[in-house]
Amino acid sequence: MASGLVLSRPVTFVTGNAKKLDEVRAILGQSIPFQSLKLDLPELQGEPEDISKEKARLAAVQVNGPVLVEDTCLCFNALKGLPGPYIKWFLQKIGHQGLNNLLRAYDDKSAYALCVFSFAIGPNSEPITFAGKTPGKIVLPRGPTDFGWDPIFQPDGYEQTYAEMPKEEKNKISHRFRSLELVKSYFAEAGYAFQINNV
Ligand SMILES: O=c1nc[nH]c2c1ncn2[C@H]1C[C@H](O)[C@@H](COP(=O)(O)OP(=O)(O)OP(=O)(O)O)O1
Ligand SMILES: [Mg+2]
Repeated sequence: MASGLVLSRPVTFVTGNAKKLDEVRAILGQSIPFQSLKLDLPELQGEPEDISKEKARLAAVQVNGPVLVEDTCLCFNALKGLPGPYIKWFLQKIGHQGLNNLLRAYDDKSAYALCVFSFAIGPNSEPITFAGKTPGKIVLPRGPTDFGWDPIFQPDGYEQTYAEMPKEEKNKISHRFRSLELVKSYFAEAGYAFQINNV
């Protein structure tokens, strides 16, 4: 049998966000079997890739096995990529209206959603990152308000915000989908196989 990436335990996707988990389940389907663990990991400050990698390191220590994590950013071009990884706190403090107000001083309302997945085989391995990006613009909120900044992000080429789109549509073009496409290719190329070890 060809040697490949043989894991002794299933991959655990670690997140504190139930909505992310729903999307990851819908996008991955049966392609990569995984279990999930609800844990709000502490997050470093800095570049998205580094934040995501550090999350994976912490998650791998907690799980003591193979883990997937992701960190999501919403980046405004007029603000050189900010709020970026700090979007969670901006959203919590100033809301959709406040985020729109941040851009009032600029003509450029363009933005991009960025999702960086990291995979670590275990607590002592260097995590690998996979970045997916979807360009769009920041608009006044439209649509259901049950997932983060979805109501204010309108992807390029669409008249609807992420929140207004049917879920299946978002999951075909989203930052999360694009990042997971790379994760899937990696697992496929690595010849990923399970070997559940009961001994
Ligand atoms: O597709 C999305 N559409 C709209 N909003 C989104 C999306 N994906 C993440 N979000 C929100 C959640 C959080 O306010 C921030 C990212 O922060 P981020 O640290 O990655 O997420 P989190 O703390 O909720 O979960 P986790 O435990 O996986 O870190 O943007
Ligand atoms: Mg977080």
